[in-house]
Amino acid sequence: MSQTKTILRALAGETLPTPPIWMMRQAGRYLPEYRATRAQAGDFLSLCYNSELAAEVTLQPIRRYGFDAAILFADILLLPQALGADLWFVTGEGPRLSTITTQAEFDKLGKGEMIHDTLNPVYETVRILRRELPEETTLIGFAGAPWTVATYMIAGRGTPDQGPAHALKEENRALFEAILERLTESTIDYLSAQIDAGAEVVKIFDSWAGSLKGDDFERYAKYPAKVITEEIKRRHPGIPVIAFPRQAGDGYIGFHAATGADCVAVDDSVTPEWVAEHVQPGGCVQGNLASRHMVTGGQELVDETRKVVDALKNGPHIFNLGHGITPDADPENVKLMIDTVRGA
Ligand SMILES: Cc1c2[nH]c(c1CCC(=O)O)Cc1[nH]c(c(CCC(=O)O)c1C)Cc1[nH]c(c(CCC(=O)O)c1C)Cc1[nH]c(c(C)c1CCC(=O)O)C2
Repeated sequence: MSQTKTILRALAGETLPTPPIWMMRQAGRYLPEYRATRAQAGDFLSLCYNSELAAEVTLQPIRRYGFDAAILFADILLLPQALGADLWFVTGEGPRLSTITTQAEFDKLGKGEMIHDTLNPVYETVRILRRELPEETTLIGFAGAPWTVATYMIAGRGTPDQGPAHALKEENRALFEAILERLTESTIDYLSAQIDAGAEVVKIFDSWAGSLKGDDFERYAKYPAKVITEEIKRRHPGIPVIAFPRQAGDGYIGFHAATGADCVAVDDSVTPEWVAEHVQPGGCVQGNLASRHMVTGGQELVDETRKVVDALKNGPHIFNLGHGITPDADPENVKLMIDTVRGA
């Protein structure tokens, strides 16, 4: 069946005259309506598990801007919570989790179908969104990649260099690999349930892929992405997968072919010209305007947006930022970026 939704067309390999556009963290604190709904929910996690309100914040940027895709509102750390880890968010600091650094702690984690007990409200959010989204808007589901989620589970929090996860990898490789395997299996089940509920595309966020070097990148970024992608496509033929091995640098080269991903999302530490030459020949690419332009705006935003569009116009491309939009962004700058991409 030929696709009419622009994102699905780009993911199928079509080069479009205007790239479809959405934005990482498009539902977020830079929007006053998001802050209001979050206050109504009480806190961030309550918002994630309140299907009606999570659907509402997912829809807010679609109403305001008419993005071509909506991304399910949830978080990559809901999965460790569903496996039995404690999770909470400290305002102004970020996530905290109970740590997994010993075999005994690992043995307490759950597996298999039990994750759905916790994650059912997320699937309900997806079902609401499929009813309420405009016909032309694609719904993207997501999960964290095993390595990135493991870095939080091992350290119990975000870390600048993923030091604790690297340390466990060196000190107890069997345990480290067991954590990644458990996450790989559960991620497949989690994404699969999102697709059953109505997600049309899934994205795997490997935000810390860039700290894996050499053989580690192959084994702990590329390989899990390949296992997840292959199994998702086996269970759900035709569902496109976007992989985001952030800050992979040269590791982006060949990532489509090595994993089977339909699209590789790239961050802004590589130039769009480099991406056009080295990554886009492998398939659709997504990215990669620096998010700081959503704060600074002006002519530089317009020029840099045009540069990204122009550099990637000869192949399949989904316009996005190189990473999530930040809370200090100006909503007017988002409008300016969209108008520039769409040539208004
Ligand atoms: C590493 C990571 C996390 N979460 C996520 C990642 C991978 C992508 C990336 O690198 O940005 C992914 C994520 N988190 C969120 C989404 C929703 C969809 C979207 O709009 O992109 C997605 C796809 C909502 C969120 N997740 C979070 C917020 C902010 C929470 C709030 O409203 O206070 C949102 C909108 C919180 C969160 N969640 C996480 C951290 C480190 C934080 C705190 C940092 C911060 O405060 O910005 C873990």
